[in-house]
Amino acid sequence: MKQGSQSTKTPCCLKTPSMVSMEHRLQETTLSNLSKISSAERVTVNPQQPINNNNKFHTLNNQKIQRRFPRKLAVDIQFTDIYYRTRVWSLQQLKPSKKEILHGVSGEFRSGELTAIMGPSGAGKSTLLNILAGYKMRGAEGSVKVNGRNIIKGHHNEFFRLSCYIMQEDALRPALTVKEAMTFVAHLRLGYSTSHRQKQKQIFDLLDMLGLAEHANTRTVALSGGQKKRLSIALELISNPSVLLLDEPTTGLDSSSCSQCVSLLKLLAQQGRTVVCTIHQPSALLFEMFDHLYAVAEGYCIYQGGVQGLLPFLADMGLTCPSYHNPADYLIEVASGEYDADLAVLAAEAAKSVSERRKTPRTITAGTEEVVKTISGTNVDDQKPHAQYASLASSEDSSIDEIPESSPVSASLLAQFLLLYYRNIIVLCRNYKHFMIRIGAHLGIGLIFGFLYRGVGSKADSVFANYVYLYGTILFLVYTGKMAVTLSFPLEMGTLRREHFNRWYSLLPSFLAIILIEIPIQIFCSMMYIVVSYIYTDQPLEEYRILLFLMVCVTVTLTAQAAGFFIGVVTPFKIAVFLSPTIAVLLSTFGFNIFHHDIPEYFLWLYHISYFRAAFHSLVVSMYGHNRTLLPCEQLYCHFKYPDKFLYEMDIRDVNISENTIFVGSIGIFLHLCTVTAIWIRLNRR
Ligand SMILES: Nc1ncnc2c1ncn2[C@@H]1O[C@H](COP(=O)(O)OP(=O)(O)OP(=O)(O)O)[C@@H](O)[C@H]1O
Repeated sequence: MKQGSQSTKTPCCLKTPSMVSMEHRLQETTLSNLSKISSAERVTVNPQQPINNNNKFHTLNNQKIQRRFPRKLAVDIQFTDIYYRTRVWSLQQLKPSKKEILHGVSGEFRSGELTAIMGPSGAGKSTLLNILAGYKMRGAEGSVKVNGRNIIKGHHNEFFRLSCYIMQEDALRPALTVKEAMTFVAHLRLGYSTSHRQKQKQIFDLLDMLGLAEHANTRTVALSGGQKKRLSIALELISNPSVLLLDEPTTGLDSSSCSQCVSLLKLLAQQGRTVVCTIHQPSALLFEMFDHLYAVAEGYCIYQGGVQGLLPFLADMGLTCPSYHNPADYLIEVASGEYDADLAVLAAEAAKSVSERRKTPRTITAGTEEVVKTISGTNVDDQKPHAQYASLASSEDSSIDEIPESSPVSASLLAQFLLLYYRNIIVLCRNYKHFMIRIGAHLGIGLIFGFLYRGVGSKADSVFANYVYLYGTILFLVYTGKMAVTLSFPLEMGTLRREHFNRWYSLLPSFLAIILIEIPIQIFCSMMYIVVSYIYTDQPLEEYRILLFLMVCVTVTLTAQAAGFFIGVVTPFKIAVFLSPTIAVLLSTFGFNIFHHDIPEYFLWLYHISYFRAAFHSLVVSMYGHNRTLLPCEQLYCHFKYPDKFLYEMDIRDVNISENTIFVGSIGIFLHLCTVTAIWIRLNRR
C-alpha cells in the first residue's frame, strides 16, 4: 500500500514572497524553533487532560539532540553506473527474459544531508535503496563506494557496521513494550562493554527525544503508525549508525506524523549522519526540508541536487512549474511523462551534475578521520579530498563523551542466545492463550481417545482396538508437533530478516532461541495427552514400558515438529499449511495398513524414510513385545492371547525400538540442520 501524499498547493517558484513565508513557517514549525510550539501548547493544555504525546515530539530542539547524540562519524556514499537486471518468466515464450530496472544510475549521498529519493511508483526507488543498503545484490552491477572503498566488492560487513536499513514494514515484536524492545536491542547491540546505567540512559534519552517516553510501557502493537515508525528508527539509533537508509518512512502516516518523521530525520542528518529515504509525494513544507533530492523515473535519474535547484533545472529544460503547484507534485508529474517531458534529456543532464557534485568539496564533521580509517583502511592524512574539508567539529559539546563514539561490541553468541530466549519467554507468557489452547487440545483429545478406547490396552480381545489407539496416538502427536510450528518461521521471517540484516544478532542463537522454546512446550503438551490416554486405555503400568512409550512418543512428536519448521521455511506460506498434513498422511500409510512385502518396490523408499512407520512399530512393540505376559481373555477364544503372536502377524516382531528411535531422532536433527541452512540461505540471498 503506497500512501503518504500530503500535497499542499503552494506556489511553485521557489523564493517567491509566499515561498519565503513558507520557509519561515517551516523554520518556525520544524527545527530550531519548535520550542515555540511547545510553549504555546503549555499555555493552552490543561494539565489535568491527557496529553497527546505526538505533540510533544514537536518540542524537540536541536540543542537537546546535540546533547543526546554524539557527533557522528561521516560517511559518504558514491555510486556509479548502477544497473539492476532481473529475470522474469514469460508464459508466452516459456523461457526467462531479462528485465532492466535500473539503467546505470550514479550519484552521491553525503553525510550531514537528508536525501530524498523521489519518483513515481515503479520508478526503481526501492530497488536503488536496496542495492545501496546491500539488501539486494543479485542482478546488481556497478560500483558503490563508501568513503572511497567499493562495497559491492566484498566490503559490505564494514559498511553494515556503520549503517542501518529501516524497511517499509515496521517489523516490530507486538508483544513487547517499547521499553523492553529498546532494552533488548541495547543489550544485543551494545553488549556488555556498555554499563547497564549507560544503556538505560541512552534508551531514556532516545525515547524522550523521539516523543515515545510516555509510551515506554505500551506494547508496540498498540502504537500508532507514526509511533511505530519512530520506534523502528529508535531501535536502530541505539547503535548510533552513521548511515540511515529508510524505505518510505512516511508511508501510511498522516501529515502530522509525516512531518514529525521527516523532522526527526533532518535532525539526525544534522548530527552528521547520512540519511537517505525514499518518499512518494511530500507536501511542499516537507519537500523543503530535504537537503538533497535524487529523482528517479523509469530507472533513470532525472535530477539530483539541492531541492532549491529543482525548479530552475526543470525550467532550463523548458518545464516551467505552474503557479500554486507543489514542486514535489510537479516533479512526479514530469517523471510520469506529463508535460511532454523528454526523460532521456533530463537523465542526460542529471548525469552531468554527478561529476560536478563530486568536485564540490563538502564539510566534514567530527570523527570523520576515524571512519575513513575504518572503511578505507588508509590514513586519513593521505586522503587529499578529505584534507581540504573544513572541520566543523568543535569541542564545545562537552557531553558528547556521554556515549562512546567507537563502535560498540555486540553481545557474544551465548549472550545473544540468552537474551533472545528470555525475549521469547516473555512473548510466550504474553501470548499464553495459544499455549493454553495447545495444552487444552492435548488434554481434551487424550480424554476423548481414552474414553473411546478405554481398557483396550490390557485385554486379549481388544488388541486391534489398541492397535488403532496406538496409531491414533502417533498420528495425533505427529500432527500437533508439525502443525503447531509450521507457520512459526513464515510469521517470524519479516522481523528476523530486519533484525538479522541490521546485525542485531547471528542466526544460530536466534534459531536456537525459537526451537528451544517450542521443544519443551511440545514435550509438555504431549505428556498431557499421554498421561491421560495411557491410564484411561489401561496400558501396562510397567516402568520399562511406560518409559519406552514416552520415549517413542516424544521423539516422534519432536521430529514432526522439526519437519513442520522445515516445511514452513522452504515452502510458501499457503503451500506449507497444505503440504505439512499431506506429507504426514502419506508417511502414516506405511506401516499401519500395509505390510512391507505388499509395498511395490518403487515405493519402498517411502517405507524406509517414514519416521511415522518407525515410531508406530516401536510403539506397538513397546506394548506387546519384550516378553509381555499372556493377555487376559474374557471371550471363549482370543486370537491374540499371546502378544508375540500379534507382533508376528503384523510382521513387526523383529523391530528394534532403540534403532528405530535413533533413526527417528536423527531425522529430526537432520531436519533442524536443513531448516537452519534454509533460513540462512533465505536471509543471505541478496
Ligand atoms: N524481482 C523483481 N522481478 C521483477 N520485477 C521487479 C523486481 N523487483 C522490482 N521489479 C520491478 O521494478 C520496478 C521498480 O520497483 P521498485 O520497487 O524499485 O519501485 P518503486 O519506485 O520503489 O515503487 P513504489 O514507490 O511503488 O514502491 C517495478 O516495476 C517492479 O515491478
